[in-house]
Amino acid sequence: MHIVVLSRNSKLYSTSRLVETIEESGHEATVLDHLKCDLVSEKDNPSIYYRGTKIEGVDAVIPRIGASVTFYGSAVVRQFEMMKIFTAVESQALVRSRDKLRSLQILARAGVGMPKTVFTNYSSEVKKVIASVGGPPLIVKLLEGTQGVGVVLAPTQKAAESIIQAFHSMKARVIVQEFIEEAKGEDIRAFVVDGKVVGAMKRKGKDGEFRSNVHRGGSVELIKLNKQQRKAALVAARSMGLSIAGVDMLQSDRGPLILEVNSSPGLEGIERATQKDIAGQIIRFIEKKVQQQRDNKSTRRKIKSDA
Ligand SMILES: Nc1ncnc2c1ncn2[C@@H]1O[C@H](COP(=O)(O)OP(=O)(O)OP(=O)(O)O)[C@@H](O)[C@H]1O
Ligand SMILES: [Mg+2]
Ligand SMILES: [Mg+2]
Repeated sequence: MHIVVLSRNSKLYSTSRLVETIEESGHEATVLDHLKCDLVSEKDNPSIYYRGTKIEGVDAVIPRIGASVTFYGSAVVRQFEMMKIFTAVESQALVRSRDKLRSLQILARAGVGMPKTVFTNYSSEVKKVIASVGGPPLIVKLLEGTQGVGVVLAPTQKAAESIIQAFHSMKARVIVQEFIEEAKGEDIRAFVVDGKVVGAMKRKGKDGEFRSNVHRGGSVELIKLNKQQRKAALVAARSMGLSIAGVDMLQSDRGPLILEVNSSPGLEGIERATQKDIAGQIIRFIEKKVQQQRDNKSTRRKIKSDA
């Protein structure tokens, strides 16, 4: 098989681990920078050119699309779909996962637990919004934030009002969320591949920090999920349409609460914490799907020739 990893940088841990694993599994690997792809649309013949050369003979694609280039990255993934090439993350699911509000709406419908969250544009009713998530302390989150930047804890009523008003006056879109104090600055990342949790870790913020993001100085440790946590992770990934996902949750007194579902989850933290070959699980999943696609095709061809 020839597997393309869409990534802006082949030196990144996740990208190089995937390439190494693809090659160890006896396949061919190519890293393509999605921003250097030209997408050609014409009747019955969608194609992609990479720095002027037509891309051919690809069996599967693993998208590793950064949050800042979702628009272009998802267009490249969609073009591969148009060319009937299997992609480990569907373009639709990728776009869906990048919108925190849309994700929460989908997860709520799927019956997944989450911190109570309000989205508002209407700044004159700030007091009511604050009351509706149970009053302070509460969390205000930029819809487009990542790596913990734009996640603010408002400890008091006054702080909450002025933070929400400040964001609104900047025309920034925010959600207001119940603060899960009992999580104590820890969150859980469950790594899902093909309907199974293949690894899980606990991330802990550094002292005095409520955000557990590794980019904010947090640390990681291996954990075993309980039944409820495992179920929440699987339902969350499935309802978002993701076969590969990093599901983030907080453990609360009323069970696990999903924060977000990541469609390009990093491999470094989870492989370090679990000492497991997660990249290998991803490649096994792709092998299975590409084989299924081939079997379906040959069955269709046989039915046609028999008819
Ligand atoms: N409602 C909440 N209650 C308590 N802690 C929270 C809450 N929301 C977020 N946090 C903490 O802040 C961290 C960052 O929040 P979140 O994951 O929503 O933001 P992000 O910027 O999208 O981060 P990421 O880089 O993971 O995408 C979480 O990992 C968690 O530790
Ligand atoms: Mg995020
Ligand atoms: Mg997060």
